[in-house]
Amino acid sequence: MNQAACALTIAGTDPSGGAGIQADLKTFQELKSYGMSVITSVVAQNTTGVKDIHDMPIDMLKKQLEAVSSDMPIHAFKTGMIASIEMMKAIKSWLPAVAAPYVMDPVMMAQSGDPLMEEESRLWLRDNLLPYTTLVTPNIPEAEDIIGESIQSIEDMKEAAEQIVTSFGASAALVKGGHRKGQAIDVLFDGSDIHTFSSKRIDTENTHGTGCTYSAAITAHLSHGTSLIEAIEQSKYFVTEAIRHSFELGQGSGPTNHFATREEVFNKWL
Ligand SMILES: Nc1ncnc2c1ncn2[C@@H]1O[C@H](COP(=O)(O)OP(=O)(O)O)[C@@H](O)[C@H]1O
Ligand SMILES: Cc1ncc(COP(=O)(O)OP(=O)(O)O)c(N)n1
Repeated sequence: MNQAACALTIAGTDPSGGAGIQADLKTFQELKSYGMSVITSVVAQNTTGVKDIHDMPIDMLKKQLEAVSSDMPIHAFKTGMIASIEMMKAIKSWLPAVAAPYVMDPVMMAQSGDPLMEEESRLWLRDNLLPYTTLVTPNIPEAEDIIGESIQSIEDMKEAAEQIVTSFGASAALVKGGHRKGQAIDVLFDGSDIHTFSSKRIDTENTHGTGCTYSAAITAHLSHGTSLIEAIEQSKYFVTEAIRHSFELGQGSGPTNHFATREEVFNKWL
């Protein structure tokens, strides 16, 4: 019997290895899920920013989706960068082929400020794909974009999470507080209750790929059958440790460091 927990990411690439598909697959591997990937866009980027974007032809996106779902078990999946409405439509038509938790990281721009999604696609994503999600994980600018209101306080984050569920149809919303000052506090509304997940802010510029890593970790935990709250709790720990052990690599904002987390765990075992 096949015992593997299988997780799929549908996202863009990062040749410098810190974000996108590359970060997702590393995270799946670390968290002992069998990782699979469908590429939406090939992105020429590194720690300093995005240089160019080449979108997959829609037919090729559809063929990748079909190739993976017609052959492989999918126990949880996530979407990251989806650049255009046409791509979103292809993913929406494919959704009935999978019965698994869906985590959406509604990636709009890279940390450098470079856009990763066409302006007009944002509303389409919100109105047409968001209602199918088990969990959506916006950072503060993304949550502001979804609800059309400014978010300043933790109270605002709670209201935003609630609104994303009640007005826009996500099953649960996790508003991430990485862009605020002070404690790194994330707020979840799971359809009934508000939960907060908090850690000390780590004083580093090396946070390239934190959102990708966090949503991939949640997806990996869900692929193992872990409950949503437990999956987020474990993933918050994972991403915090990955930021704590982040690399001084590249000339911009360095990437998170996944494998140090595992070494730390190994050291505890020895
Ligand atoms: N400097 C930091 N120290 C500790 N946690 C952080 C830091 N920056 C971001 N985080 C956490 O990393 C995760 C990703 O959040 P965020 O940076 O808001 O997302 P994104 O990468 O999508 O912009 C969240 O759990 C957030 O609280
Ligand atoms: C291909 C691709 N997808 C997503 C992102 C954004 O990733 P994120 O984890 O939010 O990290 P930063 O860009 O904020 O460093 C990306 N850069 N590329």
